[in-house]
Amino acid sequence: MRSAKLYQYQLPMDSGVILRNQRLVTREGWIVELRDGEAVGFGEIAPLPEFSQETAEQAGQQAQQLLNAWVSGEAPDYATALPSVAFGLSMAELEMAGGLPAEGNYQVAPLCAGDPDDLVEELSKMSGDKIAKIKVGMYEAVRDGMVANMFIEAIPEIRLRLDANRKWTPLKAQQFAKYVKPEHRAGIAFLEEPCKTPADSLAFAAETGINIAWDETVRDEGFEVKAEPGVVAIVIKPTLVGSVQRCMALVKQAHEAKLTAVISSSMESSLGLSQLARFAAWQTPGVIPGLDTMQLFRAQLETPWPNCELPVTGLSELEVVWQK
Ligand SMILES: O=C(O)CCC(=O)c1ccccc1C(=O)O
Ligand SMILES: [Mg+2]
Repeated sequence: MRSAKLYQYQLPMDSGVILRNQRLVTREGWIVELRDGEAVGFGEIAPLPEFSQETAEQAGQQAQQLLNAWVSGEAPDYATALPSVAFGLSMAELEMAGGLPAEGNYQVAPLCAGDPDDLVEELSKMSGDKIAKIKVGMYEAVRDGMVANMFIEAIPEIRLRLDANRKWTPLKAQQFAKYVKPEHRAGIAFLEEPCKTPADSLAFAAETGINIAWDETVRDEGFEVKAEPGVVAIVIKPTLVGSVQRCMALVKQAHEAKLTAVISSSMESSLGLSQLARFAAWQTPGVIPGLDTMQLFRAQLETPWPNCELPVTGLSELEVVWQK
């Protein structure tokens, strides 16, 4: 006997969260609950404004249609579903089937959006791999170059993940690279999407010897994982990519091409984020996922994130907007 519920959530965000062109005051989304006899699984459907093509409302509508079909025994077609819906529903199915291992990788690559000195201190206290993620491309490229240089000089064993989100022209990217001393360039694990086009980013990698990673490009029409000079990793944001099966196929293709696959957050609540930590531990063992986004919230949802002090809203406190 199958049954399903769809909950709606809204969680307050930290005041400073800016997504491209807008401030994100409240994170909105849906939680699906699937049941079959004793088995239960949850999944999060939360399109990210400015990143997802679909709105939360559209995703909620489609989720109801697919849940309706699921309850009557049909298998959802994830290839044609909206990415956020495909991800949430397939994750709930996977969890319900006992296919998502319990153990998660809750190590994070600390995200530096503010004062670099705070991050240097945090990293010096970190044990194991010292990986940090820095957003670049928001201020002067020269400043970004100096910040990267400063980190590598302060913490020689650091492996920096930089993310330019396609902000730079080839000239700006060159200005950045000029400030990172050649002997320090190996301290950059990768720089995500330096330039506006993949072709410019590939040229940048070839000219500077700085390794790059694809993030936005993974979601481009017709993208295929392949080994290319200077490309070392692909970043997979399941909420933007689609079903867990699609994400697993990308991970497999990345590994076959000798690329690192990094599971990363699209600002899911602590419920979805914890599932991503479990997914990452299982699919990308030994790779620190890009999940340092709990600090952007002011509340958690149902599943507490390790060492996070934020108040936890239970699922039972949410409105059930649909059930069958
Ligand atoms: O990937 C990470 O380490 C953290 C997540 C992150 O950076 C991100 C989160 C939501 C939307 C866009 C981005 C981004 O890659 O710029
Ligand atoms: Mg990115």
